[in-house]
Amino acid sequence: MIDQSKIRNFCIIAHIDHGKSTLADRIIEMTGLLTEREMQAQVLDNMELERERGITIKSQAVRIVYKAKDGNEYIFNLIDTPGHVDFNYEVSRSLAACDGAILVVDAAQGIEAQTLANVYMALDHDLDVVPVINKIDLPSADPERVINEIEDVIGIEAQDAPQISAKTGLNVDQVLEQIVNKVPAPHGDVDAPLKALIFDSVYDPYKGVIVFCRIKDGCVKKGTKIHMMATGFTTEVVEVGYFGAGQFIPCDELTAGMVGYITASIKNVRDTRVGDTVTDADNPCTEALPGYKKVNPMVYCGLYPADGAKYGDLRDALEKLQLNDASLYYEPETSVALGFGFRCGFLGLLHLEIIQERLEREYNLDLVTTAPSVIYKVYKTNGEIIELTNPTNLPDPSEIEYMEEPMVKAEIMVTTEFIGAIMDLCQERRGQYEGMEYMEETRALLKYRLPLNEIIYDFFDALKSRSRGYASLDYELDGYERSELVKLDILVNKEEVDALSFIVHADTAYERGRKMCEKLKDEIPRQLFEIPIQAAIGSKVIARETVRAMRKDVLAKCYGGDISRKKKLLEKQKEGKKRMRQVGNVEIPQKAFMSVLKLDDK
Ligand SMILES: Nc1nc2c(ncn2[C@@H]2O[C@H](COP(=O)(O)OP(=O)(O)OP(=O)(O)O)[C@@H](O)[C@H]2O)c(=O)[nH]1
Repeated sequence: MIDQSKIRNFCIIAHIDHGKSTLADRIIEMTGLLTEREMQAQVLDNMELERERGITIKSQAVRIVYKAKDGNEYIFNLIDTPGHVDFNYEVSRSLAACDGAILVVDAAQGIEAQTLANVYMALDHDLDVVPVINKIDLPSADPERVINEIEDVIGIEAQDAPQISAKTGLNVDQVLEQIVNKVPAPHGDVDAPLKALIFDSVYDPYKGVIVFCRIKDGCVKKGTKIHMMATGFTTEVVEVGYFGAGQFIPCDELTAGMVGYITASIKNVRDTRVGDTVTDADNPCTEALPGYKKVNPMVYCGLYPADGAKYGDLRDALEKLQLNDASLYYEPETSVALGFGFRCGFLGLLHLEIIQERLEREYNLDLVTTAPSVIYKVYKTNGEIIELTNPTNLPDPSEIEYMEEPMVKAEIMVTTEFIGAIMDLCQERRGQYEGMEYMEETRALLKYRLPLNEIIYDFFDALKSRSRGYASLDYELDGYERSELVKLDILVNKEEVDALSFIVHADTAYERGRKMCEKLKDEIPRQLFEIPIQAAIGSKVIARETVRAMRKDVLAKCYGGDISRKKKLLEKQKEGKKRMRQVGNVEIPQKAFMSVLKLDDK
């Protein structure tokens, strides 16, 4: 059995791009787990997509052995955490698997919104937070300022924080020593019934679901009959082990204090929800670990194959992705404009984009996506309450008593010169001002309560562009609120395009409708006849644009002569047509369905 006093379970928390993954790599490299040559650019971010986007999506873990200056060998379990608010729940579970957290702060940027959010989450889980100042190699680095900021704003001691460059490796050895000395050792009860926290899981085609867990008490080994306390799933363990670099290394048993994995021929990640407690079915613990929460999708949209014949492929691909991602939801739906597809639910817009990209890249699918929508609550006059995920299913206004929309509490960190611009933005997005705190002289933390549907479209982009990249955002759901909402329909050549309908606040409907029409006018190519584009609420048209008629068709260029040229042109036109959607007698390019989502033009 491994001596718990020689184990350190920790994670690294940071705002996006402050260098979390780089530091993780450096730690792995310095403890000799991998030679530099063996090391892929970034070990912990091992999904191709993650690497390209440079963000951490799925929590991963790695076990390394460190020979400390005190002469002892320590086992480090480094648990990686996702860096984006969409995955906050996963962050929270990863933190719960640790005893300490390394807080990485960029010496040039200082504290950002997610630095704070992550620190508060870590403190909520009673983790000891060890600050580290990164990127001191940058000419603009100002470690002294950042140290003071950490002490003033977060209130933790930071004078002896290692000042490092994760990139060059400078002073990273100090971080390793501080992990030994400042992160507490686990103190589980080995003789108590098994109690383990699931902090992640992946699907493997050979082994089935691989469950990542932190053993709090007791012991688990091959043959143990395990029981998942929240999902009620019971099964027998096939293998236990720990995490090498990018590989799973089997071992005899996992005991209190350890971090490792369990396999048990489980077919679906849904049976192994993150946050659930694993116990021994024959000798169960009395109480589950606290904090389990079922994560529900917050944003829905329709996904359609660009080529209708690929519907089956899309279904298979979604099924496969879902094996690995319990928070992805989908069900079949049909649209008049787009044909057969799926209504899919996501944790947020980034999650949506990631799934969309994986479908396109890993499964070679061409997709049309409809406008993302949040879940509205519709209170009908007959007392029924509907949770609306697709705007086209909105009941007739005469049947609606009132509607409610989801709200979020948002914290925006911004340098003082942009406070005005960001306040304007929040105002336009129907935000309710809830206060402002100055961090130091140059920066402030703005607090707003905002409707979720105002931030899922292009709020991040707008925030970045209006602050020249200096604002950062963190938010969490904050219940539902009654709101004056209407369904905005788009009519192309008098035909309603169901995939373009969306729910919007009555006060912004006119503005949105006008911008949508303008955007569509640019996207829809001229055809032989004039095409009116209208935005309407019910039968009332609130905006209109017109695509003028085109004079000649492509064949006119051929002077009626060469038949093979004519064929070629028709072929070309056909290729183009595949990317078009026929609505009535008008063809709408597929990209029009997406481009209308980005309407902020400042
Ligand atoms: N100059 C300099 N650049 C660094 C240092 N550490 C990291 N970087 C760079 O900063 C960028 C972000 O680093 P990452 O390690 O990917 O950041 P992260 O915090 O893991 O980002 P997420 O995975 O999105 O949370 C990369 O381009 C790194 O090369 C450093 O010490 N000095």
